[in-house]
Amino acid sequence: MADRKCLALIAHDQKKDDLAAFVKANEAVFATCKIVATGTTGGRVLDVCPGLDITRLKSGPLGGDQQIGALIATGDVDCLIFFVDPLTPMPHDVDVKALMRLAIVYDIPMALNRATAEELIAFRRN
Ligand SMILES: O=C(CO)COP(=O)(O)O
Repeated sequence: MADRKCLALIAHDQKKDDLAAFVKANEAVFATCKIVATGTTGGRVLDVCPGLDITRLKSGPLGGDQQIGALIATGDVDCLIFFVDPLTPMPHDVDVKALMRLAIVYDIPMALNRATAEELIAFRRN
């Protein structure tokens, strides 16, 4: 994945509407990027922004978080936006934790809620 920035988008189920609305509101910024997303999240974002360049990976509980972690490790993801649901237990919590750990290890920007994502996007818009 060459020159355009590659963003990874993920949202837990209770946050998917919020992420889709956030991407829609900032569609012009996202249109300048390549995007990878976990399966269901990517589908939901494409429903509202069908023109975006989104590669959908596996669903999170089936390995999608790990796929994005691997892309971070190979230097192919520049930024992670992950709308996390802190109130619901997840069967794949270890995968989520491993993904966040790799984002820290490789020191890429990581927004885990909308407020931080707004700041990241504002930075890219300017
Ligand atoms: O579970 C997820 C992240 O941990 C998200 O996966 P989906 O986008 O496939 O729902």
